[in-house]
Amino acid sequence: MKAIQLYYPPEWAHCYGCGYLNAQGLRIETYWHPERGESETRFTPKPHHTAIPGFVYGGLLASLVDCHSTATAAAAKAAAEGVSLEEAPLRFVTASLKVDFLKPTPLGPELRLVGRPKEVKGRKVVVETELYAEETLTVRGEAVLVQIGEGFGRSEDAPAGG
Ligand SMILES: CCCCCCCC(=O)SCCNC(=O)CCNC(=O)[C@H](O)C(C)(C)COP(=O)(O)OP(=O)(O)OC[C@H]1O[C@@H](n2cnc3c(N)ncnc32)[C@H](O)[C@@H]1OP(=O)(O)O
Repeated sequence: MKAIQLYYPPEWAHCYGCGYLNAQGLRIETYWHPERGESETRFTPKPHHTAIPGFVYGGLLASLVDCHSTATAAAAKAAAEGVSLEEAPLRFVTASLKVDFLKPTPLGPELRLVGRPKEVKGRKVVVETELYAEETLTVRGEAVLVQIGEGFGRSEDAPAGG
């Protein structure tokens, strides 16, 4: 199975969280399971992702939820339209991100994120995500993702170098 992020065209593959062209990024890989209508990402934080000793920094967890959600949105939209990501490389950005830290997340075990599309409507997809450390649910997220098109962010009004 090919990760959703690997379908992104190169110009949309520099994201710190999920871009395969960002050598210093997290480069997460998300897989879509059509039979369950769910996505899954696995990631093992490194020792420098510490919040307080023994626990994962919340900003990293938010980043995982963020980029897991954009990929889930692409897969959910493709599924809703009956197209494959191969023929339609869809890309979403985050309009809104809410993260609830339910319990401290232990540093060490592999983390597992499970995403479920809650709404697919026009260019907008709403995704709910649960993050587990081993079998313990520690983080819950909800994101609103909006589909972008060619030339996103390239406007005469945009600040240079952004
Ligand atoms: C290039 C690849 C990068 C990949 C990065 C992956 C993850 C990221 O970190 S993204 C970076 C952070 N995000 C950004 O920088 C996005 C900045 N924001 C924008 O560019 C715009 O506000 C954008 C594109 C999200 C939405 O603008 P626009 O295209 O005008 O959408 P618009 O037509 O207003 O709204 C579309 C739908 O989304 C909804 N929506 C838009 N913003 C929000 C919001 N903040 N909260 C809730 N819903 C929203 C609208 O209500 C609308 O829904 P509906 O169709 O039901 O009425």
